[in-house]
Amino acid sequence: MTDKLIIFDTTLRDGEQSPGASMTKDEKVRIAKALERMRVDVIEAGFPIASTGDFEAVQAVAKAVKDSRICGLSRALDADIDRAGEALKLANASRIHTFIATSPIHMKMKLRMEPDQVIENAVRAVKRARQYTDDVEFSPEDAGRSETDFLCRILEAVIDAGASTLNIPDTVGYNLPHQFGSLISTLRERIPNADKAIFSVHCHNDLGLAVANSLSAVMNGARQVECTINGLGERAGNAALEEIVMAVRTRQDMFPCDTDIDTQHILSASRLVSGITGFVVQPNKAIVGANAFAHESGIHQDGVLKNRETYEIMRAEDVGWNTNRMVLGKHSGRNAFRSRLQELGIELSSETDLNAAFTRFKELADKKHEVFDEDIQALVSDTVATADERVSLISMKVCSETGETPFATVTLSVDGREVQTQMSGGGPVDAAYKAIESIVQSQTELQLYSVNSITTGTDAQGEVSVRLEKGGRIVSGQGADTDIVIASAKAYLNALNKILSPVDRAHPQV
Ligand SMILES: CC(=O)SCCNC(=O)CCNC(=O)[C@H](O)C(C)(C)COP(=O)(O)OP(=O)(O)OC[C@H]1O[C@@H](n2cnc3c(N)ncnc32)[C@H](O)[C@@H]1OP(=O)(O)O
Ligand SMILES: CC(C)C(=O)C(=O)O
Repeated sequence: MTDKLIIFDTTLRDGEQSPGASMTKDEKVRIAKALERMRVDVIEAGFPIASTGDFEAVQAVAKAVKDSRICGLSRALDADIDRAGEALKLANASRIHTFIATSPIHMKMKLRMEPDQVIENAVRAVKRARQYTDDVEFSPEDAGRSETDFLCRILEAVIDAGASTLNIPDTVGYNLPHQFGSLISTLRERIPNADKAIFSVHCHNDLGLAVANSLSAVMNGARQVECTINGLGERAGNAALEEIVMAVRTRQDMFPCDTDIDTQHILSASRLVSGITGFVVQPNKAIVGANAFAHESGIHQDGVLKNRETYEIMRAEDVGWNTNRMVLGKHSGRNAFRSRLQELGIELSSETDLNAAFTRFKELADKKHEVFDEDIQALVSDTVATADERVSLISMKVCSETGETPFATVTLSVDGREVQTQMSGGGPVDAAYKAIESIVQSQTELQLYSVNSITTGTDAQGEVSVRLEKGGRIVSGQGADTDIVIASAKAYLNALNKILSPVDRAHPQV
């Protein structure tokens, strides 16, 4: 039978200890409701003695949330415990979490207490907390740097005093996974009354090992993990809830337990916390980062199109994404490009057209970070339009300098013949148009010229539309490029090729 792994979220307490992440009472309630919706078992809502604001926030969360247990933190001091008990009065289910440091350096340098005094304070605190609730958690702070014999003594004593959860913190993120896992199994073996309590872990990420250490602890018998949304927390943060939950869920072959978390709410909770704290989620963050389910390279895209499991170990939909994402960029291949065209409802009549569009796509991708759907639509219409062209752009050099007249050097292919000329103009586009006209001599009139940015950012493609008139016949042309002058030349040539289409082919001016 699969054991239950309790998820204890401390975003509102340890997460809030991240410099710059403090939250208002209302914000805490919104996050707590999101955690409740996700079916988090225990929500540590704050440290009530810390301030009136924190006391009121714990009270408000206790009042608003009905399905998760609400917990308040306290030092091993009567005043802290009384304040926590008071703040939790309205909770449907409450827990008091009391702690005291047990590592030699913390006891001597910070608390200035003898080890026996620390045990005495811990026992007194647990007993006092039991006057408010049956559910008392005890943490030997800095357990990761504490002596195992001493941990066994204090933990045995607090179980006898009434603690039902023993939380083993790696407060400064010092442990390695095998070491932390073995600490948990040693404590479970050596503490005579260990079976009366649930072992929990609370790992910090100073060496980037918070999740690995927590999972190692779970493999060694821990049945509660303390974690935060997006891994928020003091210094480098805590173990990320989304990573713990999805690691255990995805690797059920390795874990004898699972959580009750409704994983489909993970992404929205992550976004809520990020929005409220202003802590942006890095794109390559596991599970909730923008790239967590995105594929850009052709070989991966080809594999995923054939079978998602080739490169995906989880389903994006299971953690709240709409779907996975194919990003078209310089590493993409033909298969992904063809599939995106199909999704966009674009049909190219031949493999030659597809290859031409793909070549243009690669050229564009070399200039842009990401090629958007609108970019593809523009470049495909360009490809289709240029399939039957007589005049095409080979190269163009434009010189535009303050105080100088701009000029353009344009090289065109005209019926397969290469022709080059240079002209000056009122601006770079005007110079380019004059150079093209001096080669083509179309004697058309430019009736309209307009520029649009197709996508966002300074590397966006610009789309240019022109309308030309000759002898009562009006044609339009479009061109797209990240360089607006080149887009203009393409649009002009696109319209000129229409003017030179069969109707006029008998009288080309070239
Ligand atoms: C590992 C963790 O994350 S623990 C949680 C950390 N979170 C916080 O500290 C946030 C909230 N904290 C606060 O608002 C304040 O620190 C308060 C209200 C708790 C205490 O404020 P102050 O009374 O001004 O004390 P201050 O913070 O300067 O020092 C902490 C005192 O608590 C003592 N202390 C620390 N931990 C404990 C403990 N678990 N049990 C008993 N005493 C403790 C320290 O030895 C020190 O005592 P001293 O003043 O006699 O030297
Ligand atoms: C209060 C304890 C659990 C803590 O936050 C820590 O040790 O990091």
